[in-house]
Amino acid sequence: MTAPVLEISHLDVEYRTARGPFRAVKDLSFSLMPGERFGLVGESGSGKSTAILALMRMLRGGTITGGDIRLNGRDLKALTERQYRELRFSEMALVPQGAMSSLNPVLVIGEQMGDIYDDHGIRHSGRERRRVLGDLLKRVGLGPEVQDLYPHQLSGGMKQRVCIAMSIALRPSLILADEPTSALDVMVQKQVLATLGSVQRDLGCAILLIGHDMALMAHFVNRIGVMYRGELVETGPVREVFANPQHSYTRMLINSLPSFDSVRTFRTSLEAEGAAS
Ligand SMILES: Nc1ncnc2c1ncn2[C@@H]1O[C@H](COP(=O)(O)OP(=O)(O)OP(=O)(O)O)[C@@H](O)[C@H]1O
Repeated sequence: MTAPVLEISHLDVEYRTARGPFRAVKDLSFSLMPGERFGLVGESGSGKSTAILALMRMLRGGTITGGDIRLNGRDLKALTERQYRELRFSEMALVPQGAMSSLNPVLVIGEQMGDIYDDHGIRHSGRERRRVLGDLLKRVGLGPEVQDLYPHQLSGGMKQRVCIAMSIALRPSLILADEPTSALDVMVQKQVLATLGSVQRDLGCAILLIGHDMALMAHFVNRIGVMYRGELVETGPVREVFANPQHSYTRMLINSLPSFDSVRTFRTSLEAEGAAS
């Protein structure tokens, strides 16, 4: 039997606040199989980003207070900082929320992408590095000249594509994507998600996508989990969750889809992609 890429069991995360500890993630459990697309959806503040940052060990002011995280069978809580640095990008990579703030404004894109290889001890000659980076950029629909540009010279969609290219540089088995398209307009959102989907298919990696847009999520994932106030209140194949939502918050999310168009587009995309089959 195939083993899961990611197994989260009973994860609890707390932030220290002036009013005492605040439990942002409560008893979260789910797993992802190789190549699977899982979406965590929920309103702002429901704990989605906290869960992803806990996985990446990038929490600011927060601590994992309980539970287990296993990546490819390995207990992540037991890893040293150094082991974690090695694992980021090579086994698990994050496409962050808002590429604007994650790219360094004073470095050209090629240098930032190249840092990933340098940090993992992978050496290339100058010419080889340009070719490797050019290939990566091509996979996300960008030209090799983007290597020589600064982030401010790129559109929002291009920056997000650069972040996707960086996430696949070392061919991880899991990509975590934190609302990767939230700052983009609708057409660009769809194109960027399509790019994320195609690189994920090429790599055969699993993907954990988080967001608050139920319709957009339904286009992309096989399974969906609904978070509400730090808890996973419902999970299942997309089609089942939409057809027969169990939790009142899930029903509210579905009912608040902006228009008939969203529902129709969602259905059409399911038919076309067999997403929930
Ligand atoms: N550094 C922090 N210190 C204290 N509380 C925090 C901190 N970061 C997040 N929180 C709180 O934890 C809860 C979960 O936040 P989180 O950002 O994980 O939610 P989210 O579902 O990802 O929301 P969004 O979609 O807005 O990113 C919120 O109540 C938030 O105010």
